[in-house]
Amino acid sequence: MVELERVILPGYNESLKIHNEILFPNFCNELLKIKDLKLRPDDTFVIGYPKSGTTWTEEIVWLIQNDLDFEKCSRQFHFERVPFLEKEPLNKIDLLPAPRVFKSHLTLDYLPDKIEQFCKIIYVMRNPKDMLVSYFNFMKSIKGIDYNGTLENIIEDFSQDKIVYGNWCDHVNQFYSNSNILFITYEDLLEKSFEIVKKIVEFLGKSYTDKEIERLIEVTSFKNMKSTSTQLSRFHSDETFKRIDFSLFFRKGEIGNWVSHFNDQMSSKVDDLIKHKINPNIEIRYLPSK
Ligand SMILES: Nc1ncnc2c1ncn2[C@@H]1O[C@H](COP(=O)(O)OS(=O)(=O)O)[C@@H](OP(=O)(O)O)[C@H]1O
Repeated sequence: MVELERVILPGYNESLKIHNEILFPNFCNELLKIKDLKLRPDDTFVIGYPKSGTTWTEEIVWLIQNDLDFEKCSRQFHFERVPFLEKEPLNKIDLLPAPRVFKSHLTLDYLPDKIEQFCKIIYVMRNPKDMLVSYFNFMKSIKGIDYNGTLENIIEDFSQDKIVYGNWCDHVNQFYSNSNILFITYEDLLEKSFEIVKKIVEFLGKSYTDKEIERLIEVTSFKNMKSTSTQLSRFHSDETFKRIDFSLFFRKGEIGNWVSHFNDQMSSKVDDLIKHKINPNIEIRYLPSK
């Protein structure tokens, strides 16, 4: 196996992996082998840049792909049902029963060639200011990483692509420009839940009644997911997830929380980084619409 180079960034107590100048979490053990993953036509991939609402979207997609099995969802920990592609051993992934719903933060460069023509991919984008506040708090809360820098340091890291999974604009632009992929936003999912969940249902070729969709939205609300995941995570033995306090992972679940953490200088810095690089057709919403 090719061993990736490791780096320790200022403020972190744990090393990250690096490939082609892109940083990856320490647990990405088989990163370069994922290209050879044996795909199945009923595999579904939920992808997002870290802290963009990936877990939430995964729960919605898992339920859609599993005949709205709310009972199983309430009794089995999320990450036992939704494998985290770049973390799990690939031989274990090969044996999982269908339908598989994967979580990933990887760009298409690390995924099997033409994956979007064989399998369904849903990509979720979140405005980068809320994403950065979420990332900062998450890094501080993970046992063993215990990030001791400031949010300003994280924004500086963001400007130098020293955030795991690479440049945010490159990530978002790549998925936006691929017409086989369903591109949704955290902000729309929160404010237009019914419309967006219905869109996901149709994209996945399923059919549920309005009442069933409403129930799905209720079960996957921030409050419910926080309470279920916090309880179920206590019985989970995986070393990576044991380091996460799920009552902190589900932190705010809001649009615009960045306003309480950013000053004008921090905000302009992020705006300047993005404005020339983001696909101009992508609308980024930083505040609630009502
Ligand atoms: N159901 C639901 N509704 C609304 N918001 C939700 C929900 N579930 C998770 N979240 C929020 O999503 C943020 C975590 O994003 P990810 O799941 O992509 O994180 S990770 O990178 O996979 O660790 C993180 O955002 P912040 O609260 O701003 O930190 C979570 O709270």
